Amino acid sequence: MNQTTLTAPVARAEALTKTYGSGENEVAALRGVSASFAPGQFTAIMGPSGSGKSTFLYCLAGLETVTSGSVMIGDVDLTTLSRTQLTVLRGGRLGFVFQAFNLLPVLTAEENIRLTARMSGRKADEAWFGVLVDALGLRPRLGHRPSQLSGGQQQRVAVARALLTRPEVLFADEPTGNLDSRSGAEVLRFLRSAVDAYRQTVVMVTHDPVAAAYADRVLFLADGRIVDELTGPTIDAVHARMRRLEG
Ligand SMILES: Nc1ncnc2c1ncn2[C@@H]1O[C@H](COP(=O)(O)OP(=O)(O)OP(=O)(O)O)[C@@H](O)[C@H]1O
Repeated sequence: MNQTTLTAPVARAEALTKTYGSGENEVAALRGVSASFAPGQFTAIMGPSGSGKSTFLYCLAGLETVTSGSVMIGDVDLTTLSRTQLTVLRGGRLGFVFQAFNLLPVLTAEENIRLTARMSGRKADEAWFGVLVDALGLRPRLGHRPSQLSGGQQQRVAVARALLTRPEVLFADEPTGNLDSRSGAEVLRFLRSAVDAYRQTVVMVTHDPVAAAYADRVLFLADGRIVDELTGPTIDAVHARMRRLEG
């Protein structure tokens, strides 16, 4: 048993279900998903298209309501919070990175990086800002707007923005999905180093076995359920499990 399994989870889903629509349009996206995320653990979520990966991530991150079950962030059950309480908790304790970067085009890289911290009313930790900007190679680009940045640079700005508030969990939805393999590897290496150096907890949805192999473990979803788990994943092992799932 490694050390992380002895500590309380940072996030936990318990018997999570999510149904979209009703009547004949009803889709059961999650059918009873339970999982724990230990501090400093990097988890990848994989599975065939439509298996519920994004729904799971969004429910865990409080960006999507659940149909039943609970989502604990520390000792707070997100499913019991009001919309306002949820917004406050997300701004302060959770970080997000999306496939499409989601930067504001009129703001510079620096303004984008500072945005979440500013909106949650926090005073940015300037030393930490400097560490992130340097580790992500963004210092020469701070005055540039997103349209003047490459995709990889934009995603690194989004990662810095998400981490500036020192979130308990960083949620990433296909963070390398729009990047070439070199830019993708830079983002993944940085996420890995944030886990190793700062014990950042990361939960990442990906289709890419190469990306999943950066994680400590991979949870595999199929048809709204966790059907498999791999610890210490290698690219080949992830490929093999996915082939099995995709039949
Ligand atoms: N807003 C929605 N309304 C109705 N059905 C939805 C909605 N969002 C997702 N679904 C359905 O829920 C199921 C799970 O979707 P989800 O996007 O979570 O899967 P996924 O594994 O992330 O898929 P992909 O790999 O294609 O992104 C799918 O059948 C999808 O069509």
